[in-house]
Amino acid sequence: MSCGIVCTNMGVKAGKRIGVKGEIAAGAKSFVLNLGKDQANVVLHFNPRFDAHGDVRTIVCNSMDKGEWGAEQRESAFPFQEGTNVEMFITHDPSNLTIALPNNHQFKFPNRLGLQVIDFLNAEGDFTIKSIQLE
Ligand SMILES: CCCO[C@@H]1O[C@H](CO)[C@@H](O[C@@H]2O[C@H](CO)[C@H](O)[C@H](OCc3cn(Cc4ccccc4)nn3)[C@H]2O)[C@H](O)[C@H]1NC(C)=O
Repeated sequence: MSCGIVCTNMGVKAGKRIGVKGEIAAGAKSFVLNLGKDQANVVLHFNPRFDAHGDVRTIVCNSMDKGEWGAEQRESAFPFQEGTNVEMFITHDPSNLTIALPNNHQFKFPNRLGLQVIDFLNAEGDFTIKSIQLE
């Protein structure tokens, strides 16, 4: 069950950009942005972990296909601070998603579902979405 905001029917096609602005809670342990078709078909599970599941200050990404998790991918950069506002941008093409983070950090994650249109976004954990831009 999602505890944060849920967006559906977004209709974001390849090449368009999703901008997410929000506030990371003071004392944050972990937050999640899920993007995809729906809750069971997630092309990007983006999970910055300040201190969760044995990970410290590590971004863990994964996908979910028909309810089944894929293989995790961990990123080296962690440009997040508890108790601050942050803006992130996600674009996608048939092969990859590109995630742009603060301090000019950027990384790619494979589009394992081959998703053409991103309709679904939800946020969970120690993050409050303030605005979403579809551009
Ligand atoms: C070494 C054997 C155990 O492996 C561990 O297994 C855990 C359980 O499967 C892995 O943690 C899970 O990793 C998934 C991604 O691969 C997801 O991140 C799972 O969380 C799903 C989730 C919870 N929530 C609610 C939430 C989120 C953030 C804060 C508060 C509530 N939203 N999505 C999260 O529970 C965790 O990443 C994994 N660690 C490793 C190193 O593989």
